Amino acid sequence: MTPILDVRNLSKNYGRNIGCMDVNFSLYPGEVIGIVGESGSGKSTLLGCMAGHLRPSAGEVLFDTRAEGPRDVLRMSEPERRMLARTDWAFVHQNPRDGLRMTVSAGGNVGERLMAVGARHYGDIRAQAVDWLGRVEISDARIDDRPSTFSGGMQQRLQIARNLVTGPRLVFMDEPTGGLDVSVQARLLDLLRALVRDMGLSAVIVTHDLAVVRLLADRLMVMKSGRVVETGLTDQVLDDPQHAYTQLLVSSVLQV
Ligand SMILES: Nc1ncnc2c1ncn2[C@@H]1O[C@H](COP(=O)(O)OP(=O)(O)OP(=O)(O)O)[C@@H](O)[C@H]1O
Repeated sequence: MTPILDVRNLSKNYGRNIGCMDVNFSLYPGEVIGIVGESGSGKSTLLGCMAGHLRPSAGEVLFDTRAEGPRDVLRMSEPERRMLARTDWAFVHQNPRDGLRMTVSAGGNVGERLMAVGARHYGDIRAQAVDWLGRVEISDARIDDRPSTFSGGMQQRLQIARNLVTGPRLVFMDEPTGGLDVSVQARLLDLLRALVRDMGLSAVIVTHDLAVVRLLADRLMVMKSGRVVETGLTDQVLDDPQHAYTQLLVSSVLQV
Protein backbone atom coordinates (compact mmCIF):
# COMPACT_ATOMS: atom_id res chain seq x y z
CA MET A 1 0.00 0.00 0.00
CA THR A 2 1.25 3.50 -0.80
CA PRO A 3 1.56 5.71 2.26
CA ILE A 4 -0.67 8.77 2.14
CA LEU A 5 2.21 10.72 3.69
CA ASP A 6 5.87 9.85 3.57
CA VAL A 7 8.25 12.09 5.49
CA ARG A 8 11.93 11.69 4.68
CA ASN A 9 14.90 13.20 6.49
CA LEU A 10 12.94 16.28 7.46
CA SER A 11 14.95 18.91 9.31
CA LYS A 12 14.34 22.50 10.27
CA ASN A 13 16.79 24.85 11.92
CA TYR A 14 16.06 28.26 13.31
CA GLY A 15 19.47 29.82 12.84
CA ARG A 16 21.65 27.74 15.16
CA ASN A 17 18.66 26.25 17.01
CA ILE A 18 17.37 22.87 15.98
CA GLY A 19 13.61 22.82 15.40
CA CYS A 20 13.44 19.21 14.25
CA MET A 21 16.14 16.92 12.96
CA ASP A 22 16.15 14.08 10.46
CA VAL A 23 12.58 12.91 10.96
CA ASN A 24 11.39 9.90 8.95
CA PHE A 25 8.01 8.19 9.02
CA SER A 26 5.21 6.92 6.80
CA LEU A 27 1.50 7.32 7.44
CA TYR A 28 -0.86 4.86 5.78
CA PRO A 29 -4.45 5.58 4.72
CA GLY A 30 -6.83 5.43 7.67
CA GLU A 31 -4.01 5.54 10.18
CA VAL A 32 -3.61 8.03 13.03
CA ILE A 33 -0.14 8.88 14.29
CA GLY A 34 0.48 10.82 17.47
CA ILE A 35 3.54 12.99 18.03
CA VAL A 36 4.35 13.50 21.69
CA GLY A 37 7.14 15.17 23.63
CA GLU A 38 7.71 17.93 26.13
CA SER A 39 7.50 21.62 25.30
CA GLY A 40 10.23 22.60 22.85
CA SER A 41 10.82 19.05 21.59
CA GLY A 42 9.95 20.05 18.01
CA LYS A 43 6.37 18.80 17.61
CA SER A 44 4.90 22.03 16.25
CA THR A 45 7.91 22.62 14.01
CA LEU A 46 7.48 19.18 12.47
CA LEU A 47 3.73 19.65 12.02
CA GLY A 48 4.23 23.09 10.49
CA CYS A 49 6.80 21.74 8.03
CA MET A 50 4.52 18.91 6.95
CA ALA A 51 1.48 21.13 6.54
CA GLY A 52 3.35 23.72 4.51
CA HIS A 53 3.23 26.46 7.16
CA LEU A 54 6.99 26.39 7.68
CA ARG A 55 9.79 25.90 5.19
CA PRO A 56 12.06 23.01 6.25
CA SER A 57 15.83 23.26 5.92
CA ALA A 58 16.04 19.79 4.33
CA GLY A 59 13.99 16.73 3.51
CA GLU A 60 10.92 15.62 1.62
CA VAL A 61 7.21 15.38 2.41
CA LEU A 62 5.59 13.08 -0.12
CA PHE A 63 1.79 13.20 -0.27
CA ASP A 64 -0.14 10.64 -2.29
CA THR A 65 -2.18 12.99 -4.50
CA ARG A 66 -5.41 11.77 -6.10
CA ALA A 67 -4.35 12.71 -9.59
CA GLU A 68 -0.63 12.07 -9.78
CA GLY A 69 0.31 9.79 -6.89
CA PRO A 70 3.11 10.75 -4.46
CA ARG A 71 4.38 14.33 -4.87
CA ASP A 72 6.79 16.29 -2.71
CA VAL A 73 4.62 19.04 -1.26
CA LEU A 74 7.70 21.11 -0.46
CA ARG A 75 8.44 21.40 -4.15
CA MET A 76 4.91 22.20 -5.28
CA SER A 77 3.94 25.67 -6.39
CA GLU A 78 2.13 27.79 -3.84
CA PRO A 79 -1.25 27.58 -5.70
CA GLU A 80 -0.92 23.79 -5.91
CA ARG A 81 -0.25 23.54 -2.21
CA ARG A 82 -3.08 25.89 -1.37
CA MET A 83 -5.47 23.78 -3.46
CA LEU A 84 -4.33 20.68 -1.59
CA ALA A 85 -4.87 22.43 1.72
CA ARG A 86 -8.45 23.26 0.65
CA THR A 87 -9.39 19.87 -0.77
CA ASP A 88 -7.37 17.02 0.69
CA TRP A 89 -5.96 18.40 3.92
CA ALA A 90 -7.39 19.82 7.07
CA PHE A 91 -5.62 21.61 9.92
CA VAL A 92 -7.17 21.80 13.35
CA HIS A 93 -5.46 24.46 15.46
CA GLN A 94 -5.18 24.36 19.22
CA ASN A 95 -6.86 27.72 19.44
CA PRO A 96 -10.14 27.69 17.50
CA ARG A 97 -9.70 31.41 16.81
CA ASP A 98 -6.79 30.51 14.53
CA GLY A 99 -8.97 28.16 12.50
CA LEU A 100 -12.29 30.02 12.44
CA ARG A 101 -13.48 33.32 11.07
CA MET A 102 -14.85 34.91 14.19
CA THR A 103 -16.88 37.58 12.38
CA VAL A 104 -18.74 35.06 10.20
CA SER A 105 -21.72 32.99 11.38
CA ALA A 106 -21.28 29.34 12.36
CA GLY A 107 -23.07 28.25 9.20
CA GLY A 108 -20.92 30.60 7.15
CA ASN A 109 -17.75 29.17 8.65
CA VAL A 110 -18.74 25.72 7.43
CA GLY A 111 -20.33 26.87 4.17
CA GLU A 112 -17.47 28.99 2.95
CA ARG A 113 -15.18 25.97 2.92
CA LEU A 114 -17.62 24.26 0.57
CA MET A 115 -17.71 27.37 -1.63
CA ALA A 116 -13.91 27.37 -1.72
CA VAL A 117 -14.03 23.98 -3.42
CA GLY A 118 -16.70 25.02 -5.89
CA ALA A 119 -20.11 24.58 -4.22
CA ARG A 120 -22.55 27.22 -5.45
CA HIS A 121 -26.07 26.10 -4.60
CA TYR A 122 -27.13 28.02 -1.50
CA GLY A 123 -29.70 25.42 -0.41
CA ASP A 124 -27.20 22.57 -0.60
CA ILE A 125 -24.52 24.53 1.21
CA ARG A 126 -26.90 25.42 4.02
CA ALA A 127 -28.16 21.83 4.26
CA GLN A 128 -24.60 20.52 4.54
CA ALA A 129 -23.77 23.15 7.14
CA VAL A 130 -26.80 22.07 9.20
CA ASP A 131 -25.78 18.45 8.82
CA TRP A 132 -22.24 19.15 9.97
CA LEU A 133 -23.29 21.29 12.91
CA GLY A 134 -25.40 18.31 13.99
CA ARG A 135 -22.46 15.95 13.61
CA VAL A 136 -20.39 18.06 15.96
CA GLU A 137 -23.30 18.40 18.37
CA ILE A 138 -24.11 22.06 17.76
CA SER A 139 -27.83 22.84 17.59
CA ASP A 140 -28.92 24.19 14.20
CA ALA A 141 -30.65 26.97 16.15
CA ARG A 142 -27.12 28.44 16.48
CA ILE A 143 -26.37 28.39 12.74
CA ASP A 144 -26.62 32.17 12.34
CA ASP A 145 -24.68 32.97 15.52
CA ARG A 146 -21.05 34.02 15.44
CA PRO A 147 -18.47 31.72 17.00
CA SER A 148 -17.54 34.48 19.45
CA THR A 149 -20.85 33.70 21.22
CA PHE A 150 -19.85 30.02 21.58
CA SER A 151 -18.06 28.29 24.44
CA GLY A 152 -14.48 27.11 23.90
CA GLY A 153 -15.63 23.53 23.37
CA MET A 154 -18.29 24.59 20.85
CA GLN A 155 -15.75 26.72 18.98
CA GLN A 156 -13.42 23.75 18.75
CA ARG A 157 -16.24 21.54 17.48
CA LEU A 158 -17.13 24.18 14.91
CA GLN A 159 -13.52 24.34 13.78
CA ILE A 160 -13.61 20.58 13.31
CA ALA A 161 -16.82 20.80 11.25
CA ARG A 162 -15.31 23.55 9.10
CA ASN A 163 -12.29 21.36 8.47
CA LEU A 164 -14.05 18.10 7.76
CA VAL A 165 -17.00 19.30 5.66
CA THR A 166 -15.00 19.06 2.45
CA GLY A 167 -14.05 15.42 3.06
CA PRO A 168 -10.27 15.76 3.47
CA ARG A 169 -8.05 12.68 3.38
CA LEU A 170 -5.43 13.90 5.83
CA VAL A 171 -5.96 15.91 8.98
CA PHE A 172 -3.24 17.68 10.93
CA MET A 173 -4.17 18.46 14.53
CA ASP A 174 -2.16 20.66 16.85
CA GLU A 175 -3.15 20.01 20.49
CA PRO A 176 -6.83 19.73 19.53
CA THR A 177 -8.02 19.47 23.13
CA GLY A 178 -5.51 21.89 24.67
CA GLY A 179 -6.92 24.78 26.62
CA LEU A 180 -10.27 23.08 27.33
CA ASP A 181 -11.77 21.89 30.63
CA VAL A 182 -11.15 18.24 31.37
CA SER A 183 -14.83 17.26 30.97
CA VAL A 184 -15.04 19.17 27.69
CA GLN A 185 -11.83 17.49 26.52
CA ALA A 186 -13.26 14.03 27.12
CA ARG A 187 -16.36 14.78 25.06
CA LEU A 188 -14.33 16.29 22.25
CA LEU A 189 -12.01 13.29 22.20
CA ASP A 190 -14.95 10.91 21.88
CA LEU A 191 -16.32 12.99 19.05
CA LEU A 192 -12.99 13.14 17.26
CA ARG A 193 -12.49 9.43 17.63
CA ALA A 194 -15.89 8.69 16.11
CA LEU A 195 -15.34 11.10 13.20
CA VAL A 196 -11.87 9.78 12.42
CA ARG A 197 -13.17 6.22 12.46
CA ASP A 198 -16.37 6.88 10.48
CA MET A 199 -14.61 8.92 7.81
CA GLY A 200 -11.58 6.61 7.64
CA LEU A 201 -9.33 9.66 8.06
CA SER A 202 -5.57 9.65 8.17
CA ALA A 203 -4.34 12.01 10.84
CA VAL A 204 -1.25 13.44 12.47
CA ILE A 205 -1.92 14.62 16.02
CA VAL A 206 0.55 16.69 17.99
CA THR A 207 -0.02 16.75 21.71
CA HIS A 208 1.77 16.65 25.02
CA ASP A 209 -1.22 14.80 26.49
CA LEU A 210 -0.68 11.06 26.50
CA ALA A 211 -4.38 10.46 27.18
CA VAL A 212 -5.16 12.04 23.81
CA VAL A 213 -2.85 9.71 21.90
CA ARG A 214 -3.94 6.71 23.94
CA LEU A 215 -7.48 7.29 22.69
CA LEU A 216 -6.85 8.49 19.15
CA ALA A 217 -3.52 7.31 17.80
CA ASP A 218 -2.67 3.91 16.33
CA ARG A 219 1.03 4.71 16.41
CA LEU A 220 3.20 7.05 18.38
CA MET A 221 6.35 9.05 17.76
CA VAL A 222 8.16 10.41 20.80
CA MET A 223 10.29 13.51 20.24
CA LYS A 224 13.06 14.98 22.34
CA SER A 225 15.27 17.94 21.40
CA GLY A 226 14.02 17.88 17.81
CA ARG A 227 14.65 14.20 17.22
CA VAL A 228 12.42 11.14 17.23
CA VAL A 229 13.62 8.94 20.09
CA GLU A 230 10.99 6.20 19.98
CA THR A 231 8.21 5.01 17.67
CA GLY A 232 5.78 2.13 17.81
CA LEU A 233 2.20 1.08 18.35
CA THR A 234 0.62 3.41 20.88
CA ASP A 235 -0.23 0.80 23.51
CA GLN A 236 3.16 -0.82 23.13
CA VAL A 237 5.06 2.44 23.59
CA LEU A 238 2.94 3.60 26.52
CA ASP A 239 2.81 0.24 28.31
CA ASP A 240 6.40 -0.77 27.69
CA PRO A 241 8.46 2.32 26.86
CA GLN A 242 11.98 1.49 25.76
CA HIS A 243 13.71 4.88 25.72
CA ALA A 244 14.56 6.45 29.08
CA TYR A 245 12.90 9.70 28.02
CA THR A 246 9.63 7.93 27.12
CA GLN A 247 9.76 6.11 30.44
CA LEU A 248 10.05 9.49 32.13
CA LEU A 249 7.14 10.93 30.14
CA VAL A 250 4.92 7.98 30.96
CA SER A 251 5.85 7.83 34.63
CA SER A 252 5.40 11.59 35.09
CA VAL A 253 1.82 11.23 33.88
CA LEU A 254 1.17 8.29 36.18
CA GLN A 255 2.30 10.34 39.15
CA VAL A 256 -0.20 13.14 38.48
N1 LIG B 1 10.49 30.96 15.50
C1 LIG B 1 11.47 30.33 16.16
N2 LIG B 1 12.72 30.89 16.25
C2 LIG B 1 13.72 30.25 16.90
N3 LIG B 1 13.60 29.06 17.50
C3 LIG B 1 12.39 28.46 17.46
C4 LIG B 1 11.27 29.07 16.79
N4 LIG B 1 10.21 28.22 16.91
C5 LIG B 1 10.65 27.16 17.60
N5 LIG B 1 11.95 27.30 17.94
C6 LIG B 1 12.78 26.33 18.69
O1 LIG B 1 12.66 25.06 18.07
C7 LIG B 1 12.57 24.04 19.06
C8 LIG B 1 11.28 23.25 18.84
O2 LIG B 1 10.14 24.08 19.13
P1 LIG B 1 8.63 23.63 18.86
O3 LIG B 1 7.76 24.81 19.10
O4 LIG B 1 8.55 22.96 17.56
O5 LIG B 1 8.43 22.56 20.03
P2 LIG B 1 7.07 21.95 20.57
O6 LIG B 1 7.42 20.55 20.96
O7 LIG B 1 6.00 22.12 19.60
O8 LIG B 1 6.78 22.81 21.86
P3 LIG B 1 5.37 23.28 22.47
O9 LIG B 1 4.70 22.02 22.95
O10 LIG B 1 5.76 24.19 23.59
O11 LIG B 1 4.62 23.96 21.38
C9 LIG B 1 12.65 24.73 20.41
O12 LIG B 1 13.99 24.67 20.83
C10 LIG B 1 12.27 26.15 20.11
O13 LIG B 1 12.92 27.04 20.98
